[in-house]
Amino acid sequence: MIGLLDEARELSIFTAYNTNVDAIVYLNGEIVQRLIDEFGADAVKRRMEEYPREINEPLDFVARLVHALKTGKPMAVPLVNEELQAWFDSHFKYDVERMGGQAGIIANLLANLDFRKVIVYTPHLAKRQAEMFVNKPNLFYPVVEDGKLVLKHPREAYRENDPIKVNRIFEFRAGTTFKLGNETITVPYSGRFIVSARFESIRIYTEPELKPFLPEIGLGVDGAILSGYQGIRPRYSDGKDANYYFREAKKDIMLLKREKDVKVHLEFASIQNRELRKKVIYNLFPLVDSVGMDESEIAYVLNALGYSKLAERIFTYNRIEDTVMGGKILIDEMNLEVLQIHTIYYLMYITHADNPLSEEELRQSLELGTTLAAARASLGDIRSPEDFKVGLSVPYNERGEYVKLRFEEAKRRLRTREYKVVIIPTRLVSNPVSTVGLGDTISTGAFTSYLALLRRKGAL
Ligand SMILES: Nc1ncnc2c1ncn2[C@@H]1O[C@H](COP(=O)(O)OP(=O)(O)O)[C@@H](O)[C@H]1O
Ligand SMILES: O=P(O)(O)OC[C@H]1O[C@](O)(CO)[C@@H](O)[C@@H]1O
Ligand SMILES: [Mg+2]
Repeated sequence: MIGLLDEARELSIFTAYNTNVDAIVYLNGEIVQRLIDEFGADAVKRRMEEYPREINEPLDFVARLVHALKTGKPMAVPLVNEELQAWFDSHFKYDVERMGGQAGIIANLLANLDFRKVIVYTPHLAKRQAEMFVNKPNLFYPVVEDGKLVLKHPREAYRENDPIKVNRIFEFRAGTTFKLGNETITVPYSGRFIVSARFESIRIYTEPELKPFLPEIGLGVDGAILSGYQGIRPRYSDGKDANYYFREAKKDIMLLKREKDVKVHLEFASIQNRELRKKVIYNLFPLVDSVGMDESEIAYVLNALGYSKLAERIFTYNRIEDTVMGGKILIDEMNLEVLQIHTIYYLMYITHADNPLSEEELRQSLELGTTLAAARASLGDIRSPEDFKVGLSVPYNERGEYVKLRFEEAKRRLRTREYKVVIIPTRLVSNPVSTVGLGDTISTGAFTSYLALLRRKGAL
C-alpha cells in the first residue's frame, strides 16, 4: 500500500473553496449536563422535537447537539445569527484551534504527504487563516499579477482585510453519559457536531480576476477536489442569491475542464436546507466525476431526491444493503463515475460496471483512505509521508467480519451486475485525538489513489 501512496504522491492536485478556523471543544458529560440544566430538560426536549435547521438562539444549538449525541451521528448545523458568537465564546473554552474546511484540511494533508504540487484556492484569505497553512514548498495559492497567473505560498498571499470564519466543533466520545430529564443518554459513537458559521461576508466563489485562469490551473493538475458549496446561502442582502452562486460554480468546473478533462471530486457536506441541498445535487453532481460523503449525508441526499423511506432507514440503521441501494440510485440518476461513502464501520465505492479499475484495485484505493484516516485519528495530524505507517498498525473495527458477511448477502439480494460495488471495514482508532476532518482525509486518500490507479492503467 505504501507503493500506491508513492504513486499518488506523484500527482498534482487543485483544491477549493472552503477554509475556516475550527475552534474545537472536547465535550464530556459535565459540560453537556450543565447546558441541559441551564435551559431545562423539558425545553430542550421540546426544541429537539421541532428539530431546528439553523441556530438562531442558544436553545437551538443545545437541542441539535443533544440530538446528535443521542444518535452518535456526525452533524453540522448553520449558525446564522452573528451575535451568538459571543454566547459561544463566553460558554466554552476552546481546547484547540486548527485549520478547518475541506479545502484547507485537504491542502495541508496533501502538502504534508509531499504531493508533487498542491494548489489551494479559497476566496477569503485573512492573515490568521493563511498562517494555518503548513509551511511546505509544494503548496501554492493562485494570484493574478500583471495579467498573469502566479503561484505563491498562501502565507505570502494573504489579504489584510479579508473576513475570517470560525466554526465551533464539538467533539464527542462514545460512552459519554448525561441525563435529559429522567432519561439517561449514553453516546453510542464518537464523532463531531459542527456549528458552521454562515454569515453574509463569507461567499463561496472564484474572484472574477482569477476565473479566466481556471483552464490554466486545470491543465496543470491531475485532479481537483472541490467542496464548500454547503456554505452558500439562499440569498444575500446585495440581491445575489444561491442560484447566482451555483451558476458561477458550474462555470468554474467547466472552466477547469476546458483544456483537459481533469477529474473532479466533490466532497459533500451536510446541508440542512433541503432546497439548497437539491441545488448542489442537481447543479453540480452531473458535472463532476466523483463524489464523497458520509452516512448521514447520503441519507439527506436520498431524502432530497424523494427517497424518504430509504433515507430514513439508512439514517436509523446504517445497514449495508440500504446504502448499496442508495448508492446505486445516486450513481445512476447523476451518472457519476464513482461514488464513495464513508461510515463509521465501512467504506464503500460504487462505479458503473465499465469502470477501468478492477474491484480489487477499488478496494486498495479504499484501504489507502481508511489507513490515512486511522493515522490522522491516532496522531491528530499527518505531518509527513512517514506518518501513514501509523495507520497500518490500527486494527479493523470489531464489526469487520460482520460487515463483509452482510455485504456478500446484500450483493446476492440486490442486482449489482451493472455496477462495481466494493466495501471494506474501517480501521477504527478507539481513542481518536479528534474526528473532525477524518472524512475529508478518507476522501483525499481514496480519490488520489483512484487517480493513481487510473494512471497506472493509462486511463488518466
Ligand atoms: N476513531 C476513528 N478512527 C478512524 N476513522 C474514523 C474514526 N472516527 C471516524 N472515522 C472515519 O471518519 C469518517 C467521518 O467522516 P465525516 O463524517 O465526513 O467527517 P468530516 O466531515 O468531519 O471529515 C467516518 O465515516 C469514519 O470512516
Ligand atoms: O460547511 P463549512 O462551514 O464550510 O465547514 C466545513 C466543516 O467541515 C470540515 O471541513 C470537516 O469536514 C470542518 O473542518 C469544517 O468546520
Ligand atoms: Mg465530511
